[in-house]
Amino acid sequence: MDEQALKARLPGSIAARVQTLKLADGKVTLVLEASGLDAAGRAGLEAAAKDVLGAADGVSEVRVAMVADRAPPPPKPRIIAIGSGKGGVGKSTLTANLAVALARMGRKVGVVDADVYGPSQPTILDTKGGKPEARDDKLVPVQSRHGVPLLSMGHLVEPGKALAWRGPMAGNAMAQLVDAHWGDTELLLIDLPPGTGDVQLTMLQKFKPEGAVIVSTPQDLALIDAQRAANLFDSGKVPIIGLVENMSGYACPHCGEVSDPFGRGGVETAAEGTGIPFLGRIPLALEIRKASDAGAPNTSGDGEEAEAFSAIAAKLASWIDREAV
Ligand SMILES: Nc1ncnc2c1ncn2[C@@H]1O[C@H](COP(=O)(O)OP(=O)(O)OP(=O)(O)O)[C@@H](O)[C@H]1O
Repeated sequence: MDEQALKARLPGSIAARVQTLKLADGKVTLVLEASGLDAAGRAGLEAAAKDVLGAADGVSEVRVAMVADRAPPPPKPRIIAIGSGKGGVGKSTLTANLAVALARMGRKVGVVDADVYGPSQPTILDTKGGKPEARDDKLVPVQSRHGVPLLSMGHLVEPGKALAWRGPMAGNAMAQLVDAHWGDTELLLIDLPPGTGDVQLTMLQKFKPEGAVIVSTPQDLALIDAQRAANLFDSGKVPIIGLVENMSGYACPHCGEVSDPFGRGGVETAAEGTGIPFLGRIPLALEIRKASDAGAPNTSGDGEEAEAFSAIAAKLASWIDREAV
C-alpha cells in the first residue's frame, strides 16, 4: 500500500488535517494539524488515525505528531471589581471614569457592567442602543468612542426592566459578559451590583477578581455599608485595593463656598481604622453628573474632576503593576 492509498483510508475529518504522511519500511509517520482541539480532542484524533492506518496491510507502526497553526488564544484579562455597600453612591461613575483614565494612560481596559438592577454604563460610556454580536457562542464587546470596550447587562436586557435575579442566574448572565471576546484587553473593570448579598458573592466566587475598589459617600450610614462590602470581599478572599470617597465637598457654582452635604473625610477615617488604603476623594459636582448623563465621562476631557479621578486611576495602575505575575 502506498502513501496515497493510506491517506485515502482516513475519514474526511482526519484527512482534512493531514499535513504530511510518510511511509518507510512499514512505518507511517503522520503529521496532523490540531488547531482548535483540546487535549481530549487531540487524543481522540490520534487514536482514530492510528486505528485506521495501523489496520492497513503492510503497516507495522504508526507515529502521529500534532502541530497547531493558529496562534493560541490571547490571555484572559485581569479582573478588578468595583463595589459598594449600597446603591447610588457613584460606583458606575467611578468605574467609567477610571476605565477612560486608564485607557488614556495607554492601558488596554474594558468594562463589564454587571449591575443587574440598574445597568448604567451604556449611558455613561455612550453605547446606548449598541447590541453586542455573538461569535462562536461568545459575545463581542461593544466599542465605545472612549477607547473602552463594554459589555453590559443593559445590552442584554431591555432598558428599564428591573431585574430581581438571584445569585446563580445573575452569575450565569455575568459569565457571558466576562467570558467574551475581549481580544487584546488586558484589564477588566467590573461594575458590580450594589449591595453585599448572594448575587455579589456568587460573582466574586465565580470570577475571582484580583482586587476590589470600594466606593462610599462620607455619611455614617454609607460607611457601615462600605464596611459590609469590605467583609464581602474578605469572605470572597478578594484583596481590597482601597476605598474611594465620592460626593465629598460641594463647591457652590455661584459663590464658590465649599459645603459638605454628606460630610467629609469619613471614608479616610474609616480606611485608617481598618487598615485599608484610602485611594482619594471625588467632589460632589454638577459637572460629574452632567458628564455621565452626556455619555462623556469627566476623564475623557480635562478639569478638576478629571484630575481627581485620574489620580485614583494612577494609584490603581500602580497596584496592578505591583501585583503583576
Ligand atoms: N461625585 C458626583 N457628583 C455629582 N453627581 C454624582 C457624583 N457621583 C455620582 N453622581 C451621580 O449620582 C447618580 C448615581 O451615581 P452612579 O450611578 O454612579 O451610582 P451607583 O453607585 O453606580 O448606583 P447604582 O446603585 O444605580 O449602581 C448618578 O446620577 C451620577 O451621575
